[in-house]
Amino acid sequence: MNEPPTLARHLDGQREDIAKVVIAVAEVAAQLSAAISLGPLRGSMSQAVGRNTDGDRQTRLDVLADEAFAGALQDGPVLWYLSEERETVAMLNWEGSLAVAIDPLDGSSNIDANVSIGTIVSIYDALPDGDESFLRPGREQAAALYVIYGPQTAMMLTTGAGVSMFVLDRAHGEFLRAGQLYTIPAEATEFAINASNYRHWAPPIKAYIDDCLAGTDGPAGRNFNMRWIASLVAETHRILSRGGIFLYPADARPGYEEGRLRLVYECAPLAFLVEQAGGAATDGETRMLDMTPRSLHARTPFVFGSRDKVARVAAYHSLPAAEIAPLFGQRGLFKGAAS
Ligand SMILES: O=P(O)(O)OC[C@H]1O[C@](O)(COP(=O)(O)O)[C@@H](O)[C@@H]1O
Ligand SMILES: [Mg+2]
Ligand SMILES: [Mg+2]
Repeated sequence: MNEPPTLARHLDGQREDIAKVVIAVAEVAAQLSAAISLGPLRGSMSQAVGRNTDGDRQTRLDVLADEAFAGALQDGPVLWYLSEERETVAMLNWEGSLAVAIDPLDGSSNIDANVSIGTIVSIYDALPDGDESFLRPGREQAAALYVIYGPQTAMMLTTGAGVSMFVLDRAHGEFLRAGQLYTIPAEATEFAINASNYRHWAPPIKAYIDDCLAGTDGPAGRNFNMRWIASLVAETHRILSRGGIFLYPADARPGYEEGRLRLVYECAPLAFLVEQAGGAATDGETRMLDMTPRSLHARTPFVFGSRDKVARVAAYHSLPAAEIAPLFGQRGLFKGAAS
């Protein structure tokens, strides 16, 4: 049997600066994966050590991961580095050509429960100004990736020509390409949302979820299954593997007017991957990759997954008020249009 190509071999012939960053990220991810897999044997990694600029709780693992990635990228072609764990943009190498935004550890509150967590990375060509390098639409990204630390540690990577998957071979400490390009299945009946916030949602989101819950008794005309891992990378990986839809909408709780997730280093890179896998990503209505962040740590509502489902959520936003009233079966416009 032919050996699958290593990540380094896969990147041969691609832009050298991007390849260097991806390989440096992979090396840190392999080390993090080893530390994460030891769990409590390494001491409590979910221990709170402070709060980041947004007031989110920072765990020991968040800080450790941020320092490890920044340290590894220091010697590479990265001019600007923005992290969830840092207030401002850092200059790493003044001769560098790239700007890297990172969520070093996503879903870190799940670590003690032994649930999959991840790292998300967005790569742009650097502009002369640090902030300006990130305050631009996600469609200008040169590459994006995430690493999932789960039963397998795997990296999903796009440089704008589809999505490839690499799985960490722990015995050799190397990421190997697994299979061909990834495509999100169009047909799926799973939705993911934190339903405990139902009462805080706007009417179009309530109506969409009501219709999923109504199953064959409602206008969707089919039954759905619900998932919520509370780990964005793990939700993305499930959707890339078997389709469905994820929603983290804005809601009426103080501080959630723009949802919870961060545009620059969570939503933009994941939207790039999702589109490259044939799916769609929006803030509910507008294409995520066309959105320009207002600030480095800006939040945004986030809806992504199989294309038809994402389009359907957008359509619910333009229904007349009477159509999204909380009465099952009223949405005549959608009757019989399964997606
Ligand atoms: O607890 P909630 O509101 O359901 O939020 C869960 C979301 O928050 C996150 O954990 C945010 O990421 P961080 O752990 O990087 O802050 C996502 O992974 C997840 O989708
Ligand atoms: Mg996160
Ligand atoms: Mg994080």
